[in-house]
Amino acid sequence: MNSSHGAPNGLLTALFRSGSGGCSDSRECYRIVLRDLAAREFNAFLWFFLIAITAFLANKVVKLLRLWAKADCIPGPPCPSFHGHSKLISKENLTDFLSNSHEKYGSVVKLWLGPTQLLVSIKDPYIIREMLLKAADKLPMTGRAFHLAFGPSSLFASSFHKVQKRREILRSELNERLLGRENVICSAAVDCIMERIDRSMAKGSVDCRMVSQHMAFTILGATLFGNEFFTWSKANVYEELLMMIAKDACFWASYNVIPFWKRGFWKYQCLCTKLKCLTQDIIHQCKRNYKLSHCVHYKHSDETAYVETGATYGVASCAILGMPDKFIFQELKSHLHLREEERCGNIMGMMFHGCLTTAGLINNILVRLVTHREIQNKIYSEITVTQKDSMKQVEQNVDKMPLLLATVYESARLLPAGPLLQRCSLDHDLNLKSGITIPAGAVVVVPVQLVQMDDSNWGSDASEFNPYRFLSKSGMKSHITLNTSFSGAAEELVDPVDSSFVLNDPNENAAFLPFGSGMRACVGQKFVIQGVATLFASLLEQYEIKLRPEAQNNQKPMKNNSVFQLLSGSEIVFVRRNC
Ligand code: HEM
Repeated sequence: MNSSHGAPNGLLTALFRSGSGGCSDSRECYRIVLRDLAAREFNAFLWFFLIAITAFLANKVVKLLRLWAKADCIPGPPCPSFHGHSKLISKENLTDFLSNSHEKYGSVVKLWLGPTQLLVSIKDPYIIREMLLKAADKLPMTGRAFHLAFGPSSLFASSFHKVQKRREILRSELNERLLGRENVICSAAVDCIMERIDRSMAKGSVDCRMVSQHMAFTILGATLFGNEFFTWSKANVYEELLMMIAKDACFWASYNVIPFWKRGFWKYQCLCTKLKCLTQDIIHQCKRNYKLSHCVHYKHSDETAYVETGATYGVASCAILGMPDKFIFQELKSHLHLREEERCGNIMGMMFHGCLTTAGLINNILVRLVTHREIQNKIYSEITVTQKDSMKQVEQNVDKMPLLLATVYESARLLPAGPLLQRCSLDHDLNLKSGITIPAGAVVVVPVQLVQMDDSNWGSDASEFNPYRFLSKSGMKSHITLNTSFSGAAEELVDPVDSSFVLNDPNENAAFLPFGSGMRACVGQKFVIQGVATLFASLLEQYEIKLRPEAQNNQKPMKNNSVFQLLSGSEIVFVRRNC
């Protein structure tokens, strides 16, 4: 027994002795061995760390070499310096620069924005369509801008994986439920807008940009928050805050490291926090009223009655707000338990994106209508004819107003929400049918303005306002999406009293991209088109819209966007038709 237990200790001690040069004190020996072991482990850790860093860097270098090798096959202007073209291109002249590059090098062009940053621009509509179907991720900066301002969001993030589920829920909510109602936007929202117009008109005229912003805000607010929105005392402050944040959002998101040291940043964060508090306030108000109405209906235990009242505004937005609805949204329930913070982020994101883009579209329609009075008059005839046929006076059936819808589409075409659509594929190369391979890690952009105003896509009048390009006589549909000019010919065909002309689906033309396309296309497209058309049907039924008389004298012909920008801050007047 003794020898079997004592042997190993004896052996270790012997080893220590021989290893430590004959150390007599065994405690000292242990300490030396432990120190030795610690030193070895530390060395091993350092080696491991070194190997990991080397592997990481080697991986980066291999990726970079692959990027350079693959980018070599894509045509583009030679690099002027180590920094590539980034110094030459400012935000203002990027579209011009891309336009010149496409003219010289073809429909797919590469630009180096630095030694590691490759930008690929595509101008051919069919290659664009394919790319937008295959590339699912957006640039990390897109998600960062929303995250910085509104916190986590499962709708406005760069990775497709993160937004996929929520996109589908929102899409079906907007397209199936809201579009299925009698009027896409509620009459309370239209009344609220008209009241504001009348108040401003008492002072003489209306600022076109301000009124567009207010209209967009009212439509979005009513859609997301329901009737609570009209009685909410803080709506004006909310609108102001949203616009203040919009001015700076991209600037602060452009920092790679959050600029904690800048005072301006903290001011910006303060605005964002205020907006968040207000969003929570309206959500809680909606929830409270929802619970109240839910109790009343539950007492009656009449599901049919509930479904009917559920179709009124506000309750209809429950799924958007994330409130489970027992009868209507059974299938959505599993997705509705979002964290409070994320729900807030989604709502603020929708208000932000929806208000800015919809305001831009409304502003553009107003400007086009005041500068193309003949089209405004024809739309008015279209509205009155439809109203005569309609059983219900309040209902605006915009599906029977093709010229109005075509005007909305044409205004969207001529002034897209941003100059570029962007995508990136971080992990995989994008292999396109045309034989082009866009290497992983490259930023892919579509210069929307160029594509949407290109003669080869839209005919010789591509940069002119011509809603008739989206209309044709029944049976002559193919004319519209071909590369020909329609001005004049289609215009003669269109007579508002003649119901035999039809609106073509603008998305059939691959060059129609104001709402993007493919995997990350805008979820709100159908809703916005129908909602804005419904609003204009009500407005034009009540008012004639004109430029302010003094402005009319120095009115310039509308040729391109710069003229639009000139007019967009202008004063317009709404003249009541029955006066
Ligand atoms: C005139 C109004 C609008 C315009 C011009 C517009 C335009 C766009 C564009 C260009 C994109 C990017 C598409 C792409 O990269 O392919 C987008 C994305 C999006 N839009 Fe809109 N939008 C409008 C209104 C709305 C509204 C009212 C909502 C919802 C209430 C909405 C929800 C979204 C969402 C959720 C995305 C993000 C999709 C994603 O990243 O996966 N949009 N929109």
